[in-house]
Amino acid sequence: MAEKIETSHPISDRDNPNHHQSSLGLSALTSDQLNTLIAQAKVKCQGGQLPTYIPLLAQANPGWVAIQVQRIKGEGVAAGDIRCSFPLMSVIKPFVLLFLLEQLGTEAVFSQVGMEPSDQPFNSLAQLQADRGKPRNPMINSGAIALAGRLPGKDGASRCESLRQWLNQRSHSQLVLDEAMLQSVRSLPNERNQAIANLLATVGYLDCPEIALDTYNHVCCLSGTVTDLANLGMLLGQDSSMISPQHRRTVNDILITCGLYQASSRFATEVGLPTKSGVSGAMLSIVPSQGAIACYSPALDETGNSQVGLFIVQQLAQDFNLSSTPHP
Ligand SMILES: NC(=O)CC[C@H](N)C(=O)O
Repeated sequence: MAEKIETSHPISDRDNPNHHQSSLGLSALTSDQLNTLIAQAKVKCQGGQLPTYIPLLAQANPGWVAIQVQRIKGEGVAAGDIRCSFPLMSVIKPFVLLFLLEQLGTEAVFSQVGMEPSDQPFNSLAQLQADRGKPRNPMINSGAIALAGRLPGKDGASRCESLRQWLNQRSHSQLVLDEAMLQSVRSLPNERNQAIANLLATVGYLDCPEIALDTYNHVCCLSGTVTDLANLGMLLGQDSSMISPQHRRTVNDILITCGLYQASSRFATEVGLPTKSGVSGAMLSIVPSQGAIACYSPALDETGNSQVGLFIVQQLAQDFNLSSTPHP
């Protein structure tokens, strides 16, 4: 099945089209270089799988690859199937966290979820049971479902709409709710998420598990293109008067240790960029003080991360020396 994450070192300068850019950071990147990377990724990343528990996700073309890089200095650069629209799925989780940090403050949010990594799968009930019902972090399903219970609004649709408007206004994205995807999510019972919501309610972290779960399902179906995703990423990648720098830092710090589920610590060591993935094949990496890298490629590795997305971000970090960027 999927390959493990490996840092590939260029054999020689001639084999590495980006070698001469290495100290320049994201500002040196061109769309030709992105096209070269996509071609390399298509050769290198074989055997990824589409998820089947959401039937519409299984209908994606596993060969699609889209990248958009947004930069503080300079225009955006893009390559590949950039017209594809896709649901964010778990990539919405850092933005639920950011929204609630801004609305409720740090203390209220972290009285309900932890900030420790988990070495269990993203939808693990066992992890939640072992932690006596307190979610480890906001980037796994238990944490995101608990936080979905705190979004303002009377039901899933109105809560999702509040988040959507808040994000679109601040990031100039055009996220929309993909109703067909939501129907698809609902078409098969997700017993794991249901059990997680029930346990959260039993221990008192949720008042109404049905509304929290419905909210979670809605926000996972907020959809857009890689351009929308990269714009969203800029909320975490650059200073702005609209977002508290402390909250931005908190989200980035949690992404480093928790954003890629069990693969987080390895990726943090090898790449070092705050990154979040989703089962749709969406992936967002933040390059603090430089910009954001959004990828979409639906074939997943065994952890549920986009195979091509991991490869591309890893290569960009290496070729453009991104991981050595100091945290702001
Ligand atoms: N990893 C993900 O993207 C998970 C999101 C999806 N809605 C689920 O709960 O399974």
